[in-house]
Parts: sequence; structure tokens; C-alpha cells
Amino acid sequence: MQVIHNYHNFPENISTVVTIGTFDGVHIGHRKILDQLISESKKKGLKSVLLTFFPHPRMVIQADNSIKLINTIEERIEILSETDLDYLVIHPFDKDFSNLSAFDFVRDVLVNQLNVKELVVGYDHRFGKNREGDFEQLKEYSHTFDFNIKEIKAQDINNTAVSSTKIRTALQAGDIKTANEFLTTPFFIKGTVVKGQQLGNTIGFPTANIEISQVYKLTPKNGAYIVRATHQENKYFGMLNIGNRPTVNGKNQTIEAHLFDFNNDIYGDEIKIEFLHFLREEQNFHSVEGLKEQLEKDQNDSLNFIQTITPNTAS
Ligand SMILES: Cc1cc2nc3c(=O)[nH]c(=O)nc-3n(C[C@H](O)[C@H](O)[C@H](O)COP(=O)(O)O)c2cc1C
Ligand SMILES: Nc1ncnc2c1ncn2[C@@H]1O[C@H](COP(=O)(O)OP(=O)(O)O)[C@@H](O)[C@H]1O
Repeated sequence: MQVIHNYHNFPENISTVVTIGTFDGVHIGHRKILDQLISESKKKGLKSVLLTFFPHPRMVIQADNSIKLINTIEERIEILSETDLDYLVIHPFDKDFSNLSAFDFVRDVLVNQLNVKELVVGYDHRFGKNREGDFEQLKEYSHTFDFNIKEIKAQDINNTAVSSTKIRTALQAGDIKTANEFLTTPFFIKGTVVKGQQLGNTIGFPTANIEISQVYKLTPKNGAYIVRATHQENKYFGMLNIGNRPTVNGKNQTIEAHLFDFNNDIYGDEIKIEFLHFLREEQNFHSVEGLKEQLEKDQNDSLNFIQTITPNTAS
């Protein structure tokens, strides 16, 4: 897969089948669309293109800084690069772009820049300034500019009963099971290991404090989770807490992972954390001793859960 930043940089003389969307999470529904796109491209001898926008339209049009996404743009690139997609075109969604009329968008972007021969879109797709363009208009333009439209039927979209919004809601409720079912692979975060209060070691549970640099990355609900970490290509199971650590008078939210069978200094390193299971709510213990007892219980619960995972997943 080739990543092209800004559709103006798309190579000339390549005929394409295009789909458009944010594809946050790259969930089951998105994968169905991608499968259609890729199989059409192979059948017709075209290149497959996903046109996506970043920053997200809502970050730009409504200057909405509270928006939280399942994947950062870097993560989305990583997930999509594992598919057979030929081109991922990431266009910076700015005010100028948002002012393009539906007609100009089709002519200037899809036809003149991406050389579209076939467009794969949902029946409810809207595009152009103020989302003025609808499916009927697209059909009209497809005659004007001579490309095919492959409609993703309402039932195909509705039957999957999955949406990025539903996954975000599940994660914000700590419902990892539902989120992971929709996502097909576990929800994950990536960050840098930073210094904390240096208390973890003193209670026998050192925790890697993870700092995420993208403010728009969604973090699941506060609480304790069973996780799998990847550090320098090695995988470790562990348990993680998201929260304010009331027991030790924590003021800000932290994300901290204690890895099992691990004893290395990894300050400053990148770490990836996959969420496997929600263990419990964060609690305010009367003493650090109480917290320690709970962590021992969490560790037992985690190890029992990990045993139930198939050898395939545990590898
Ligand atoms: C699995 C797990 C669950 C935790 N649960 C809680 C909790 O319920 N309440 C709490 O105050 N702190 C909880 N903690 C956070 C600990 O307070 C934290 O790891 C400890 O304060 C060490 O912090 P430090 O890494 O900044 O030194 C949890 C940590 C882990 C790894
Ligand atoms: N099993 C482990 N899980 C997580 N971190 C570990 C582990 N063993 C050693 N470490 C190291 O110890 C650090 C955490 O120690 P801790 O006392 O909790 O300090 P801090 O408050 O700075 O996080 C981690 O950042 C990592 O470098």
C-alpha cells in the first residue's frame, strides 16, 4: 500500500476504483467495504484507493478539540497497510477543501486527480460543501464524467450493526468485549514510557506509565484491564490501570501497565498495549497495603484469564 499525503500528489495515468471515508477503527463494516473495493479493482484491472481526510472534518469545521478517535492517523495507516489496498490518500481537510461544491469535488478530485472509473459508496454517503451532495447527485455526475457507481446497500451497512460511534461508546463504557468483536483485532494504544511517582516498585508492582502524544486518541473508561504489551517486537501479558490513582492522591489521569515476567528499565521506549479484558472499576483503597492486596488478586484473575486464551492468541 502506498500512502499519499494530499490528493494533488496522486500519480497521473492510473485508473482507479475509489471509496471515501474516515474508516476510524477499520471495523468489520469498513473491512466489508474494503473487500468489495479490492475485489472490484482486481476484476477490472484498476488500482484501489481509499480517500480519507485528516485532520478529521469535525476537528476543522467545528474546531472540535473534544473529538476522540479509535485510531490515530499513524495507527490507521498501520492497520490499512496490512490489507491489499493499493493507495491510501490522506487529504488534509481544511477550510478551502470544505468549501468545494459537490460538483467541484467530483470533477476536480475524483475525476481529474484520482482518475476514478468506479466509486464504491454507501447509499447514505454525502459529500461536498455542507454535505450538499447525495447519492442521486452522484449518479448524475457519474453519467457526466463516465464512471460507475457501486452502491453499498443499506442492508449491508445496517446488517453489520457496527459503527465507529458504537465502538467509541463501548470503549468509553469499558466494554472491551463488544469493541474487540467489532474491531476484529484488539483495541490498542501506543505511547512512550515516562517516569511516574516511583511508588510502583516499592509495592512490588512496577508500572510503566504510558504517555500518548495525540490528544485526539480515545482512552477507554477508567479502570483495571488485562492487556498484552509489545515492546521491541516482544510480547508480554500484563495488567493496566487507567485513572487518577485516588489511593496515592493522584491528581491527573495516568495509564500504567504492570507487565508479567518482565524486569527491564524501559523509560523512554515506545510501547504498544492491546486491551483484552476489563477487570474492575478503579477504587480508592484505605491504604497502600489494601491496594497491594487488590493488585495481587488482579494478577491472579489476569493469569487465569490468560490461560483461557487459545495458544494462537497467546503467542
Ligand atoms: C492493574 C492495576 C490496577 C490499579 N488499580 C488502582 C486502583 O484501583 N486505585 C488506585 O488508586 N490505584 C490503582 N493502581 C495504580 C497504582 O496506584 C499505581 O500503580 C501506583 O500508584 C504506582 O504509581 P507509579 O507508577 O506512579 O509509581 C492500579 C495499578 C495497576 C497496574
Ligand atoms: N514488570 C514491569 N512492568 C512494568 N514496568 C517495569 C517492570 N519491571 C521493571 N519496569 C520498569 O520500572 C518502571 C516502573 O517503576 P515504578 O516504580 O512504577 O516507577 P514509575 O513511577 O516511574 O513508573 C517502568 O517504567 C519500567 O522501566
